[in-house]
Amino acid sequence: MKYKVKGTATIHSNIQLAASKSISNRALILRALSNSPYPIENLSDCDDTRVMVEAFSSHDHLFDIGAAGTSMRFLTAYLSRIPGEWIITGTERMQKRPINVLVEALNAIGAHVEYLKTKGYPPLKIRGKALEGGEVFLSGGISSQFISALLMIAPTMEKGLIIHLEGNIISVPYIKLTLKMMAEFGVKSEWTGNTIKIFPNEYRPVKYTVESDWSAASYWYEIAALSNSAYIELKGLFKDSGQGDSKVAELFVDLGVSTEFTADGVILTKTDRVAKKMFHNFVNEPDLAQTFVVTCCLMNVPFLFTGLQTLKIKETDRIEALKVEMKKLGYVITDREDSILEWNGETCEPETNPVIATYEDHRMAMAFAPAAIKLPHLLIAEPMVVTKSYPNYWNDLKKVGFEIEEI
Ligand SMILES: O=C(O)C1=C[C@@H](OP(=O)(O)O)[C@@H](O)[C@H](O)C1
Ligand SMILES: C=C(OP(=O)(O)O)C(=O)O
Repeated sequence: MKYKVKGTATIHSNIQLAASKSISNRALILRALSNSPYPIENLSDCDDTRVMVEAFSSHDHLFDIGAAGTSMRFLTAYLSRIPGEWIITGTERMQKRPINVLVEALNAIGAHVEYLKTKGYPPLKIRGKALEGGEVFLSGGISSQFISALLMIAPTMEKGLIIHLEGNIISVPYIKLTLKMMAEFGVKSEWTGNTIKIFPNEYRPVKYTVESDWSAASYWYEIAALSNSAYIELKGLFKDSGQGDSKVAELFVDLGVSTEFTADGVILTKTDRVAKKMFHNFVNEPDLAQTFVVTCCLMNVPFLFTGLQTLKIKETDRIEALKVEMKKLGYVITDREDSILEWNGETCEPETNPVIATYEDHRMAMAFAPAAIKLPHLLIAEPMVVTKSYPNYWNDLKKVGFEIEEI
């Protein structure tokens, strides 16, 4: 199935933005660990959170978490301390996303986690038992989700946990988000240099409301930037957000979008500021890369983006997917060192009727659809991939005046 997308260049609307899946999935783990009686307010209704909710309400011993990286990593750690035998699996792609760093760390502190198919990858068999904890060394350069997963269960361990992070640490704001939320559930931590210490402690049940999703907001910044005139109110975002992707507000200043914070969220308006070239290291905001690649090309702003080393192990190889799909629209972008994407303004003949492939990656669909503002129309293949993080995406686009036709 494909969607034919026609954009609109004048937008005046308000959107109740999707809830953050990163916060929702952390809140579900912390709610369980604190034996909280309170429901979580504004919990995301996306696939990645639904699989967590289903896992928590299931009496089964086998969990299929689909394509959800956070759910795979957080539940592996969570289940490793629940007595019983558990199997956790996911999509074919999930079975190609590495998990060895987390499994090795868990086994080093007393867990029993085994690979069922391929060493280093899901599916996993977990024999859960109380964990002793202590001290553990792990790479900080593959996925911060391994670190978040360990941190959340750390206070329940007999000795607590000292985590020594080795090498460069990627996606740091996500680790900080985890520590912030743990503190909100009553557990403090100490982070000095490359070492994070968590002492044995009990989580406190709290009433928790999930903030809207700043990564999802990025597609609205893109829409505002590509429009001729925009006034877009996004509800449920806070100025002092724990989400690293709130950086999007600052990054879009030079792409012609200004942000005003209100009591309810943010208001985006279109300005006429346009950078000559954009430079950014995305090591802290990997999920924003696709948004900026598409926006910059369509605005004719050359770019040099670094810090993209984790993009190859996300829902798809996003470096490859971006190069192939941007070429269909007539933009030649190049990559280097598995971590850099550059566009120096080089163009090629665009396809007459480009169909953007989405590679089971929600962000491919969401980052490319706004390009329809600048093109007569655009076809997006397998558009329902958006349900991974933002199920209402297409309805929200319709609300602001996009025409979406199923073909
Ligand atoms: O902890 C989280 O909620 C996330 C961490 C990031 O992953 P990595 O740490 O693997 O970069 C990010 O890409 C993902 O969408 C969500
Ligand atoms: C990388 C992502 O998700 P995850 O790793 O949680 O599957 C994402 O949402 O862009």
